[in-house]
Amino acid sequence: MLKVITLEEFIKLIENIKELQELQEEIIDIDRIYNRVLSKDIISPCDLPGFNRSSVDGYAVKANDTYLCSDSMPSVLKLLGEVKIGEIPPFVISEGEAVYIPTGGMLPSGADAVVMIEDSEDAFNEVLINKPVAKGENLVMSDEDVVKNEVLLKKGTTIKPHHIGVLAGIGVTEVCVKEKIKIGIVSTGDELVSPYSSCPVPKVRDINGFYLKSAVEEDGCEGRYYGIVSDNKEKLNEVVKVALNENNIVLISGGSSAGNKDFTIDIMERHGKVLFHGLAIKPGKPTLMSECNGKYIIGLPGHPLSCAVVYKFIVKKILDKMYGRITDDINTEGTMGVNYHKARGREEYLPVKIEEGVIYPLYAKSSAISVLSKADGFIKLPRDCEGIEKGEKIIVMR
Ligand SMILES: Nc1nc2c(c(=O)[nH]1)N[C@H]1C(S)=C(S)[C@@H](COP(=O)(O)OP(=O)(O)OC[C@H]3O[C@@H](n4cnc5c(N)ncnc54)[C@H](O)[C@@H]3O)O[C@H]1N2
Ligand code: MOO
Repeated sequence: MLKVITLEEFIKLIENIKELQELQEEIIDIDRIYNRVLSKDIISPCDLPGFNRSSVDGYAVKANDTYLCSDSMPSVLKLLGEVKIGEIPPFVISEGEAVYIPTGGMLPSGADAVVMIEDSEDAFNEVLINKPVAKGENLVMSDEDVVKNEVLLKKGTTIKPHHIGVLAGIGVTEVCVKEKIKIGIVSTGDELVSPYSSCPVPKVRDINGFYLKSAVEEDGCEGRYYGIVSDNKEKLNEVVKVALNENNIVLISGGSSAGNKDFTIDIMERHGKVLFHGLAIKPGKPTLMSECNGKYIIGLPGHPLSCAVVYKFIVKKILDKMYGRITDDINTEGTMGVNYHKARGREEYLPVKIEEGVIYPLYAKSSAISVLSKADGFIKLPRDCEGIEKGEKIIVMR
């Protein structure tokens, strides 16, 4: 019999994970930083863009010189020359003067606005301005994008392309990130064969090993696949021993429940302390976890949908905790399209499809996998809830 713990108890348990294992820090170049987790805040060493610049092609002027001008009564300004992009303009604009400026060009001193080229007429050594501009119009100010010493990115941020763009913009090319969590992945079962080999009935191709390796990589970890291990306690023990030695975490899928060939619990007992065996979630009840000198073994159910749900809603929480990651869940709210009944006792994660804001459950057994490609996300039904009615609003977790 499994001694099942609730999700709340699980969350309390992983609160201590930081003390159990401290990840090292690495300095990484920004061209290799995608998906890594920052271990220090990024403070901007400079303003951005760092100089006042024009946001249009036109004429840099003193705004006061364009006051009340119009098509019928243009302001006539003396043209001093042209600002070259990427160069400091050698002009100082005085009353009654203007210079041509391209988009992105540096505003010459004395000027405080730019007139768009469409609102002017070029007239040999002079320019006619047909429309007034206000001070600051058509300009990007020196610290408008980033202010020097601003905390731009917080420790715990997972680096995405927009963060890399910001770092490039402020010239920070090396940053401190958390060492990648290394995760060993083991698939167990006499019935399993590689997706690369033939699969005579009633063998089964290894789905979980491939799912888990890509899932951990998507979450910024290094996934190492240790292959398929038959239902042999000693062989499994050997592979887990090696994987534990080489990684921070070992994920074993299959053999998690209590059948006569379910050895994960025995292996865990050999290698450390079992933290729990059984979680009050559906699917995923036989999930188990142990700790061994600051490393973890997590046993996931063999059923592919259960394995994926446990990864997404349980293992990921552990990884986020270890990384100290700032999480920003992408959730959508929708309205239930049908009544859905559930038994009390386990928190349920139900794959759903969303059609124009209406949510429809995808009825799939834990043994399924294709449902994940059809689902838009999951809804979570609390432990004591007995279902959800058509028309009720609920959050879909992506
Ligand atoms: N008497 C009971 N039987 C079962 C219970 C129970 O409470 N009492 N729980 C069921 C639940 S719920 C789940 S989930 C599964 C968990 O089983 P295991 O983790 O022990 O997994 P296996 O028995 O090894 O495999 C289950 C199923 O999944 C297939 N499988 C396994 N690994 C993979 C893989 N890498 N890729 C694709 N498919 C895989 C395997 O062939 C089995 O069909 O136990 C229930 N039983
Ligand atoms: O717990 Mo099993 O994972 O419900 O199918």
